[in-house]
Amino acid sequence: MAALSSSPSPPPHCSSSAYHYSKSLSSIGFHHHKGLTLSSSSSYSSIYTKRFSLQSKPSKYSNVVLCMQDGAVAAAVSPIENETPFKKLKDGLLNVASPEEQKEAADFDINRDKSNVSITVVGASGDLAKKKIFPALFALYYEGYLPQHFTIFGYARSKMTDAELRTMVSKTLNCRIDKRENCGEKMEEFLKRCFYHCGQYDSQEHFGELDKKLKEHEAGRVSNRLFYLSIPPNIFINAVKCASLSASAASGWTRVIVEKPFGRDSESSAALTKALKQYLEEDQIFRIDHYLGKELVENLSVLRFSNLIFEPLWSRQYIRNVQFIFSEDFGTEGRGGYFDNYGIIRDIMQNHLLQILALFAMETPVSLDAEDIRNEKVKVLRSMRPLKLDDVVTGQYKCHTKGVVAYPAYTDDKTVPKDSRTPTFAAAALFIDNSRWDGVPFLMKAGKALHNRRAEIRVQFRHVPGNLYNRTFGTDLDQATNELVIRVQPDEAIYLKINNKVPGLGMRLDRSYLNLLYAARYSKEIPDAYERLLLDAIEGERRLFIRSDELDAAWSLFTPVLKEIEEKKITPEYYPYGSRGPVGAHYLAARYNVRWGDLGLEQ
Ligand SMILES: NC(=O)C1=CN([C@@H]2O[C@H](COP(=O)(O)OP(=O)(O)OC[C@H]3O[C@@H](n4cnc5c(N)ncnc54)[C@H](OP(=O)(O)O)[C@@H]3O)[C@@H](O)[C@H]2O)C=CC1
Ligand SMILES: O=C1O[C@H](COP(=O)(O)O)[C@@H](O)[C@H](O)[C@H]1O
Repeated sequence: MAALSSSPSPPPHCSSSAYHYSKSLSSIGFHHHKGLTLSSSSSYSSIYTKRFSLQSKPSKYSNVVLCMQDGAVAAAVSPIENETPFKKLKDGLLNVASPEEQKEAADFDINRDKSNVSITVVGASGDLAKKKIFPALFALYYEGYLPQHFTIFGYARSKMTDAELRTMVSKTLNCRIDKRENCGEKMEEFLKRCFYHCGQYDSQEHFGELDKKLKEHEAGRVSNRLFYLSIPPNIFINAVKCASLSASAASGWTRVIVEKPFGRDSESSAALTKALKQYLEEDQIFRIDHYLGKELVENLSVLRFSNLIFEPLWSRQYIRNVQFIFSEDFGTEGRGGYFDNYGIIRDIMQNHLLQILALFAMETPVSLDAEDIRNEKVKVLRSMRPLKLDDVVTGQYKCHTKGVVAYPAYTDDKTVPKDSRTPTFAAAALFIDNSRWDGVPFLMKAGKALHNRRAEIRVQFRHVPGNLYNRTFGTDLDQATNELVIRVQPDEAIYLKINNKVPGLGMRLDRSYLNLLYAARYSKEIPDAYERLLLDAIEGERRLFIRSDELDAAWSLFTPVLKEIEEKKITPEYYPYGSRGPVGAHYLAARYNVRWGDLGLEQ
């Protein structure tokens, strides 16, 4: 019996395609599975991986591998260590797949060589495409996650040849520090699969030309098409119209990833959804919020629902407040034109921070299925009180000189009006009116041009009632409560502040950290959020994308206060570039008896 592993050459029982898949599976811990052995006498034509597929089975089996033999499923295994979801099938092999899943896997096996995925990056000449989308696609290719037949097209108005697109893309590619093997070769192979088509976003004719080119590459195979709208929002609808009418897949699926912002308020968001739905079904629309693809945000549910010690504490009974903090140590540099129309509340709070809050506060979903998770998130959002103006503080950065360096004010940006009141900083206190969270302040703080770059969740626990050690804490009991910190970036970490006795003969208490620092615990580099989300969109996994009712609920919370801020022309509090932001944020927190957790000097 030979164990399926990530050994350097294909094990005898695997065809090269099977090996290709098993190799990529090693990255999710598959090779650690002690229970899996495949008979060396069997030959497996392919290995089919489906994430979160076995809904009829215990939902913990998040990754399932179906080993195909002679067009039928020969084995199904979960890569979760120490779990054995196998049933005996034949050849000493084990199986848990339902008949439908076996059929799906068999179809997959039959169609593997007959289908093609074409990914069109609309707005390929832009900042996001260069910075994130092409590098993420390359990383997926490098790791073996893209299907055998795939083509990438850049689409934009800028005049470019295929060679010029490749040169542009090549400048942005890099291999992970731990994966430098054959990097140059892989880049070459990847770039050969990248092409460019120059066209207008509102021209059906130009999208029709793209369609012809895509068909040539698809070469008669089933065509699945993914369009990534990496363009300013005012041209989303035209681009969707033209792509859907002139370049939809003839035989396979067509999906569209839509970048934020999804509107400016409830009305414009509803209008955008309505317009998109003229051309697409809801299940073709993938509204991306890249914070949902971040490793520590993904881990939030794992932390809550797979550790007995957290979930019982996850309520108003033990939690005093929760803080969601986003800060960047640079301004809107280069994006002032976009930003001025939106501001920090729309740019960060209404989407990234609110999405994290919903995952943090939701009830246990029925399963890990996308709809079950999104149902729970919507319930939380709908239980929240619309934000009041009194519970919001806004700020805008002003110029600041530090030594010989002069940092600009927000309004120094040429694309920003000199009298702009757009907030580049905001702090807010939100409340969830349900039985779990009644009365617990959920504080948000987001800002640009602050003293550091950081995104984190801070959970401050209540005091220990009748604490025996009151006197040995010193004077500041506030500082002595437990705090759980989930640092989303940079230096991903989860740490818990606890009280500890200082070693020695006396009795003195001290704050210490139980610290899970990812870089120390895991040698693998963490994938970029866009990699996870692009892969999910290709696989049709919707869990990390925003459903239209979630979006409506999110806008309902923020729209009234955004309107009031604009109508009343509220002047933001000015803060120096590189500072900790306006002091108003502290007054707001103090009103709810909260102290921001990111004030102290800690790791
Ligand atoms: N950049 C970022 O970090 C992030 C961006 N986003 C969102 O992603 C999308 C793309 O962002 P980004 O790449 O920064 O955008 P860009 O401003 O770089 O625009 C992308 C491309 O769209 C075309 N374009 C720009 N302005 C117009 C216009 N007025 N009319 C028609 N075409 C235009 C240009 O291509 P050409 O002229 O060649 O046609 C440009 O290269 C946006 O929706 C943005 O909000 C979301 C999160 C982060
Ligand atoms: O969506 C956005 O996110 C970025 C921050 O993303 P990160 O992954 O680098 O943390 C932010 O700079 C931008 O303003 C906003 O539109």
